Amino acid sequence: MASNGALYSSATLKEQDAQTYQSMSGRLQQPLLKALEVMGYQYMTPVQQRVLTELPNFKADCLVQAKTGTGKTIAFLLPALHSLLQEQTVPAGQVGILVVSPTRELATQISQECDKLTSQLPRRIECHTAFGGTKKEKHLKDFLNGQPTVLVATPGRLNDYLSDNYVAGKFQNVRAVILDEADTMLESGFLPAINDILRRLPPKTTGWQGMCFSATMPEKIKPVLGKVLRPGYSHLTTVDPNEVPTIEAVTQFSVIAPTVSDTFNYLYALIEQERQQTPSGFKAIIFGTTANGIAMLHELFQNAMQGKISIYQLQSRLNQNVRTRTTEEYKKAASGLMFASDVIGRGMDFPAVSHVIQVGLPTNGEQYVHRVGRTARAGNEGRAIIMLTEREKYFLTVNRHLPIKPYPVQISAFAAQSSPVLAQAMGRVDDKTKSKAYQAYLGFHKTFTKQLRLDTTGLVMMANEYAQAMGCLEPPLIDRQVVGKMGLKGVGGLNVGVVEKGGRGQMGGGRGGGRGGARGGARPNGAPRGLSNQGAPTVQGNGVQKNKRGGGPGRRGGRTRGHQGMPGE
Ligand SMILES: Nc1ncnc2c1ncn2[C@@H]1O[C@H](COP(=O)(O)OP(=O)(O)OP(=O)(O)O)[C@@H](O)[C@H]1O
Repeated sequence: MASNGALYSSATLKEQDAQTYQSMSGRLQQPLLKALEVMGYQYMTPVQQRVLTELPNFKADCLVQAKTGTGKTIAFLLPALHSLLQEQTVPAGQVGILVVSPTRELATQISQECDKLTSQLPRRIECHTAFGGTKKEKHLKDFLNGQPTVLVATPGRLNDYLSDNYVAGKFQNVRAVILDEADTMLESGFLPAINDILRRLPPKTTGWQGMCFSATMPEKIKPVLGKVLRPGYSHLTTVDPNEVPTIEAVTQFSVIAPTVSDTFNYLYALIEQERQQTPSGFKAIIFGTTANGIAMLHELFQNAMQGKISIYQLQSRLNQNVRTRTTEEYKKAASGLMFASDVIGRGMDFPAVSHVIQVGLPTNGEQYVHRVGRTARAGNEGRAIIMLTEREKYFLTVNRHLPIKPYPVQISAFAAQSSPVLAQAMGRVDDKTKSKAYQAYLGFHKTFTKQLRLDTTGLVMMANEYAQAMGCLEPPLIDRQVVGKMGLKGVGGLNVGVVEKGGRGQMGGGRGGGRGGARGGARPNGAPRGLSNQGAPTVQGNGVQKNKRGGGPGRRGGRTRGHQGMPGE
């Protein structure tokens, strides 16, 4: 939640027969009520009301589902903080409340909300954060020397902390363990890390409270809930199973671009169309499929929009200082285009986002729902548009429960008109950026070949079409080892070579022959530098390598890391 977050208006909540926070006087610690008043929260949102009035007690284990932007953060922080203050049994210096969040930005947001909720206490409660991309030594020193009664952490860094027995000693009195975005935390990408965390925390039999919150709760996570919640836990939901899972106040549309080549022109035309309809306060988040793809779109639109609107980007390849600064800037911005990967797909509360545009396939229906939920928060309205190609349109059929209507305006003519502007803007995008985007595109779509009804040759043809749309005269060079890791060895149409450390490319003679679609031959001016191995949505790596000319294992300057990145990062 934002420090300057969008507030539900009292009128909206009053209309819904909401209970006031004052009515909780005597049941909730007074300094917490005072803080809510200072924050301007007069009425409870429906999920807050259900948690605060229907749980058997504030220490009960619970699974809570409520739509995006309806105030779940306060709904889990309040009971946990109340119990902590009420019981006063957590020794100084020990962690009493542990919140686990999938992304760094969300962890920061939750800790800011916690600080606001504890602002009226006679004695300060420290809320610390722990997440990757920051100087571990400094944070750990603060954590060990301070009194981190509340810790909000991402799974990777938390495991890092817990793997040291001395640091793990700080968690021996934990009273509440909260999984925000619980469904994603308990899915295969994060589950091993969550299992490690639970193994290293005091066992569930010591009595800590488990709380799982999310806007989506797919069936498949039910079997693993028992790791955090004890049998008989309370299940509260404000979402009717027959109801659409997205906020009613978001009008949702789809735009179908005939082919990959049309993507950029269509996106430009769509943004301009929507921007003209929203003369003031056009604040849009454009989600793409990969971090490197987003970096390319960001550069392209910076060139194309020529200062007409502020352009931002947030993706996992940026350093954490830049990510943090951009997050704060975009929270304060009245308008602007934010190009983003899923680092901000869930939980993030940017006030007054008017539009969410998704370009390309979301990984699944849940991801679509969470991204859409970045608009129309706290009782506001918004528009969401998903842009797919003809081939990707199956997503709409698979997810026909989502209320997505065809976009009412024909944008093909405007898209065609925009082509020269886009071509010029694309000409100024760095070759290295395009090369990384191409490789990421291949890696991402490799995981969807079945749904896209493509074999590997067809996949490469599609990626080469994407490269052509980026103005590449030939498919960007991909390192032989990376091709192997992607399972594309010998597939026609790829420009396979050796990428040396520092990025100098050499043709390795490994270009797959046969059908491939794009034009052949090595680039006269050498290959793109610094290919990077980001591909599948949950995998991060760095494919910059240095091999002997001609390939083979050779001298290895930089290892190709295929490590499992955290989803959403
Ligand atoms: N009781 C309240 N009164 C007024 N505004 C509120 C209240 N509770 C929360 N809000 C506002 O609602 C917005 C959304 O809250 P929050 O970020 O907790 O939503 P969420 O349900 O966790 O969303 P997501 O599913 O996207 O994580 C915030 O901007 C916050 O300021």
